[in-house]
Amino acid sequence: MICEGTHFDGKIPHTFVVFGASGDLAKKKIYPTLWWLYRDDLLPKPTKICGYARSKMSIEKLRSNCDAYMKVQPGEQAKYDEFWSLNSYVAGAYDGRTGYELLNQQLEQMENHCKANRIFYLALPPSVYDLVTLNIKNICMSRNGWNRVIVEKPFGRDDVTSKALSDHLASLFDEEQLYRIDHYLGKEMVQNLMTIRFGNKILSSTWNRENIASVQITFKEPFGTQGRGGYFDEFGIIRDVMQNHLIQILSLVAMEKPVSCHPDDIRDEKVKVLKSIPALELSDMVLGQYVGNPDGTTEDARTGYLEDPTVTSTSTTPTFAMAVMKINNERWQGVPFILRCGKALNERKAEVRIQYQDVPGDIFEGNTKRNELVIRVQPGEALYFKMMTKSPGITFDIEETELDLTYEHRYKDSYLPDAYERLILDVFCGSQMHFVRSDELREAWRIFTPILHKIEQEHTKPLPYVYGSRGPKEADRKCEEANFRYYGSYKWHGSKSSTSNL
Ligand SMILES: NC(=O)C1=CN([C@@H]2O[C@H](COP(=O)(O)OP(=O)(O)OC[C@H]3O[C@@H](n4cnc5c(N)ncnc54)[C@H](OP(=O)(O)O)[C@@H]3O)[C@@H](O)[C@H]2O)C=CC1
Ligand SMILES: O=C1O[C@H](COP(=O)(O)O)[C@@H](O)[C@H](O)[C@H]1O
Repeated sequence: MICEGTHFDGKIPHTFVVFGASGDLAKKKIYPTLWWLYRDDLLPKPTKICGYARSKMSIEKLRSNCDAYMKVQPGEQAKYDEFWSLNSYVAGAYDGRTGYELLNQQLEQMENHCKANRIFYLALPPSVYDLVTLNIKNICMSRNGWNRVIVEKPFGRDDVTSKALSDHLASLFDEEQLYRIDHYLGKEMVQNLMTIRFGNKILSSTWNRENIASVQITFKEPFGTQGRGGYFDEFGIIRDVMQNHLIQILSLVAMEKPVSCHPDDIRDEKVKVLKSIPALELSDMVLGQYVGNPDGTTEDARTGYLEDPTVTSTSTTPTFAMAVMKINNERWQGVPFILRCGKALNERKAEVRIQYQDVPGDIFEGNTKRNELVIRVQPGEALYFKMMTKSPGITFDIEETELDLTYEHRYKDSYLPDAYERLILDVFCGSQMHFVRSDELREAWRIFTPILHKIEQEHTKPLPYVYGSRGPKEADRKCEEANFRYYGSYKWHGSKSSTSNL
């Protein structure tokens, strides 16, 4: 959805409230995003920002916390000062009414006691969501403008806790006021999935079980918990990445064509495809946990997950997971969807691989390799299609090559905004297209809750893999069983920069 100035409500002031303003997410993502939007004149005018957290802090202190992440360029200093002049901060508790009453007074004062629209961003631990949202509703809502609430994951730990959160939010707000962020939905290539699929006849007509052998959706990170695994240990990689980011990508890859680009038409189709996926079983999965690499060049690389002092030494929390999902509908019956994600692996990468079936009746002495469409989300956005060609020259040999759309070459001068920039702007515009609806969430938890409970109750031991490797070998075997072929023969001759890992 293109965000046009006309989407904003005339000259009505907007107030953006950051709950958890003293925290990590606020300083690393939310304030920088607001600054970049302000710098690029994308925020409606006037917009003011108010932070709220327990710590007593001046604006100068808040600013100095954020400075390192704001990427202020030479020549932008005056505008940067102007940005901070729009900010204020209120210190208060998350329980009790007093802090919220002070906050509301501050907001009214910032809005000159006039009509204003308010956005509330919960950059907070989930343990205080209930209290904070209740107090927003009772004390801090704009009485004559609109109100929108942005919620960060985790949206619960399983189906029951997620439903409790959804029910609580639904008792306070309309679904149209709720913006559940999955920041992967703000990434360029994830947003491009619908265009790739539904804007290209050649792809839309082959996007089915008659042509596609398997689909692989991968997320890899090259670092471990870096001594801060305490939070991760409570959740594990399935909740951290697979149940949200990867399942969102899967639903965009697999859903039927929506009736229109209206957010609810799209989200209806996402829900429908999720409903066709049976709950996962242990036999569908490979779980892993990294161990230190004695030859690692950094402390993090030499430290295994269980050696992280913030992690229980007997933890069975997976840091790697692979799941083979089935979609039982007419388009996809029998096509495995392989989801893989892990920490402390060999590279940073997020991508989708659509692997086509073998060419039937091969006349090239078994040298034909499968076509593969790769949609690289990061690093270095790209879309490439691996195909066979005759080797050039006096020969009739065949070889693998690619049709290559590398963004840094084709769209040299384009600015690709950060995921949060797009998503926060969407909230101002009132577009929920790239936000998670409560029924999507319910279906995602239905698929993952039984397996998560089983793993936790039975303390299923994950397979060890070495920090910096590609993960447990069993995962490759499972991919092969799930009809994904790796030949190891493909050579990429493009520039190094587009494939760099970091
Ligand atoms: N536009 C561009 O910038 C383009 C860049 N390239 C680059 O060229 C390189 C090669 O291309 P790619 O498509 O990856 O082709 P390959 O067919 O060589 O590799 C596919 C993927 O298979 C996985 N793999 C590696 N070893 C094994 C194994 N032993 N068993 C099973 N799977 C294995 C790897 O991913 P994993 O470890 O995740 O399993 C690898 O990325 C990449 O770096 C790619 O980014 C290629 C084309 C265009
Ligand atoms: O949500 C999460 O995502 C990040 C990875 O995000 P990216 O945009 O850098 O790919 C991951 O590190 C984190 O564990 C997870 O909670």
